[in-house]
Amino acid sequence: MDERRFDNLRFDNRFLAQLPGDPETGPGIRQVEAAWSRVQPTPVAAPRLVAYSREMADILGFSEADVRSPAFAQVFGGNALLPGMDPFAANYGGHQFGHWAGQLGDGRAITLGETLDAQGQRWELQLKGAGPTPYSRSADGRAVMRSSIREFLCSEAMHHLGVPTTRALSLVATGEPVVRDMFYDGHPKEEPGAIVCRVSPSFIRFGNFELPYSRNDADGLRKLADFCIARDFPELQGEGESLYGDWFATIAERTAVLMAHWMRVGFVHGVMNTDNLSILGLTIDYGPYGWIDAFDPDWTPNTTDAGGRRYRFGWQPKIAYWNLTRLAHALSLLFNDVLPLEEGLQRYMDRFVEADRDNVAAKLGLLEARDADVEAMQTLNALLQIGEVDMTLFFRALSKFDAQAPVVAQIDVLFGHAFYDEEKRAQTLPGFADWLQWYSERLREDARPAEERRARMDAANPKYVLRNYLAQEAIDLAEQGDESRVIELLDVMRRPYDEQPGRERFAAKRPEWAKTKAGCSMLSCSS
Ligand SMILES: Nc1ncnc2c1ncn2[C@@H]1O[C@H](COP(=O)(O)OP(=O)(O)OP(=O)(O)O)[C@@H](O)[C@H]1O
Ligand SMILES: [Mg+2]
Repeated sequence: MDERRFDNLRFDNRFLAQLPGDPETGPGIRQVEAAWSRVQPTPVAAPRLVAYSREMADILGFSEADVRSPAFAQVFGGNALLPGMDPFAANYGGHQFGHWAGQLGDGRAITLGETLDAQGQRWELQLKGAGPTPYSRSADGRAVMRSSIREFLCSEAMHHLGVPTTRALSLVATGEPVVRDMFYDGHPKEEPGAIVCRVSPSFIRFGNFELPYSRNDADGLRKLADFCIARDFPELQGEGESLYGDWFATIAERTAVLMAHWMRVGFVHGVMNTDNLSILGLTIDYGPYGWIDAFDPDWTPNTTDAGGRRYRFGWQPKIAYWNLTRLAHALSLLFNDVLPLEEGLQRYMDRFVEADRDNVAAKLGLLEARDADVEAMQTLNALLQIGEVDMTLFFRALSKFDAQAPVVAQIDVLFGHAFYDEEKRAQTLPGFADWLQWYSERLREDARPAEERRARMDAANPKYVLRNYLAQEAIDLAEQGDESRVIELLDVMRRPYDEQPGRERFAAKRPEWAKTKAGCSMLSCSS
């Protein structure tokens, strides 16, 4: 290791210091009656930095030279620790696909420590794929390059889209193979391994609270709740049930806002198990996620979920609500009267309706969304679905619609490129003409300057999203030894709402070849 000290990082490991830990250390698989277990990352053969987030490095105080030094790859590949780092895996449970799954825990995520940035903001640094922990069950604790590229890119892309998310500092190749049976069809093969360093103020999930509840451990639950409120929700004041009630309502509201963001940009998480919902309302666990190309509320990228499609695009808000009911059950141990929890659930619904209305106003460029506008949005969504229209292209083009000009002549010019199927285009043309007629009258009512409306819409309807096929192209190239596309895509996704001349190909609709290709239209959980 070179002489770099990285003394930009000051550690203050509160999760370890203030919550009960597992007396046993090391990676042996076990049931743990505590909030965390101390475990060291397993060293890898040849850690090498593939990509990093400039913004996240800046926040943490790393210079470009720091990041490019061999010492950085050693630390963020799991081969070396900095003074003050004290690695652990957190314990949590969860409901998976609607069923209680018992203890899960960080089976391949290892937190290195909590650090404070120059502004005093707390950041937990966590390696994903750093080797086995007591929670690895039958798996290896590792992650493959393809899934790590996806997690790294999408974390940062979401941040730049303004969607609450965990962040990614670095993507390190381990120089070691990982064996995966990508489609669980008896064809395991070796793939290159990688480690992402994720960064978040907190990695606490709904499932952290469900586990002590499932064990009827009111004391453990209370300790965790008090800790989480004090560390992660310092703005909340008060005490007892009223504080817990405010806290749950805040979690509910943040989750509602998150769902509205996902629906706005066309993001499908793919595995909304309660162990994958963040207590801070952040997007967490970029596994088999996907982006909507042709608008389809019934689409899910997750092949493991293909049967019931529980985690389909259009169901995300109601699944989040269901997950909140699980959290409410867990927290009920802290309440004599469940009324505050019911009120919290109601706050979810109210906040979602409000945020959804804001989406309608922003996406359509209206001064405010009235009931009739919300209905018109539903009509439009139905047309987009029947007509098989690209969601991102359509809404981006809509800001160029001229309310003063005849409607029909504009349809092909503005939206022709957004259709995937000629027959469906012809079939829905009259519907679109009617809808746009309504829209042009509605815009004239608002009498908002066209430029102002356009700016508002372009700030809500991204031009660049991390379409599934774009990420897959970057993965295919990286697997052939060319990692430059990962870095280029990261750069494109830094300014998703801006026109970026020369980069139009990254805003193009899904090509025909990607419709059925693995990684583009369907993702397995194998990662
Ligand atoms: N390769 C693996 N080795 C060990 N445990 C794993 C592995 N893959 C998943 N798990 C564990 O299985 C459970 C569910 O996995 P899931 O796919 O939700 O999470 P993940 O992608 O590993 O991580 P995270 O939620 O931390 O982003 C978690 O407890 C997770 O740690
Ligand atoms: Mg997970």
